[in-house]
Amino acid sequence: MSAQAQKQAAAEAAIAKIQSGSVIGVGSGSTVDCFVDALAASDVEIEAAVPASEATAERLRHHGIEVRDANGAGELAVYVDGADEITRHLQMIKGGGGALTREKVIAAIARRFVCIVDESKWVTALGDFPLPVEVIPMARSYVGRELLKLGGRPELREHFTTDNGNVILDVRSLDCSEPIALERRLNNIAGVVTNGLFAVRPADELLVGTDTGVQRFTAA
Ligand SMILES: O=C[C@H](O)[C@H](O)[C@H](O)COP(=O)(O)O
Repeated sequence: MSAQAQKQAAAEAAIAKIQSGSVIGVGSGSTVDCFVDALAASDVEIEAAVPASEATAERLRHHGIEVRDANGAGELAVYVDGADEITRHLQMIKGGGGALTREKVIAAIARRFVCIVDESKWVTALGDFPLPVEVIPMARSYVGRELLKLGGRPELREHFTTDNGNVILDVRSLDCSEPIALERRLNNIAGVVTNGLFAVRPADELLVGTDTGVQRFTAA
């Protein structure tokens, strides 16, 4: 089964987690695109969705689904999003598409975070995927130097600006073995808006599309 078919299977399984009439959070990326399409094709009719990126907002509107701003949306029933890496502790690296900050905000205001991935994202330890760090543009050099001191190898994501008008440093070689501590440490560097570790607030449930079906995991 292709990675795309696995994403599709995980996305379709997530529909069962959504109640008609609810307001939900929706992340970003190719797996979430499958989810939005599957939601639109399903019998589930949500009241509205709070999207994590302009691209997701556009896709929701295309399907006639109401898009709401996070401000004023209150607590969300569920947040559905993909990941670049996820472990058995349901801790993740996210932000391959650059939407990490809005994703982290929407995850924070949701009662439940359901992560949907293909099998390639299911890892034993975080850190092979370069960690995205969103930085305000004038702090780029300073943050880069601080990341070097932590043993990271930061690289500016070329020709890319986030939906918030910031830049991304993709950082290789960071020791991610204590992801909660590292997430907090990185957030304390002046000029960092968010980093792509989702460990302080992991997912509550994981749906992995595999060749033998969708496997479900919940927080231990
Ligand atoms: O910024 C992007 C998000 O964190 C995505 O959820 C992540 O990159 C996974 O994307 P995809 O489903 O396309 O692999």
